[in-house]
Amino acid sequence: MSELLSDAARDAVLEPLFANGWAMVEGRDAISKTYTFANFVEAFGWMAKAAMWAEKWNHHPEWSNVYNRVEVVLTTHDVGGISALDAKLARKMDGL
Ligand SMILES: C[C@H](O)[C@H](O)[C@H]1CNC2=NC(N)=NC(=O)C2=N1
Repeated sequence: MSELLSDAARDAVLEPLFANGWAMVEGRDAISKTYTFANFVEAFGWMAKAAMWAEKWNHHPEWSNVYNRVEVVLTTHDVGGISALDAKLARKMDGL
């Protein structure tokens, strides 16, 4: 079971993500990022890879795809906010 990040842990974990294109979602305890790819196949291929990690970690993104763009929102529904799992999945997505 995940838990909300403490204030200190939160700053440490979120700062590098903010430096890498992630931002807070207005009005929610969630982070978001929009990825842009060369075309739909690249975008969907990336989603397929990310989906395997999401399933492996039982932690799933809110996301949508339009052609070559994927908009991702990460939050932990079970705890109503950002947990370490969101940061872990965000880092994985950035690395794929
Ligand atoms: C029952 C199941 O394990 C839970 O609903 C998992 C599934 N995937 C999840 N994904 C996300 N983003 N947050 C959760 O709290 C969550 N919980």
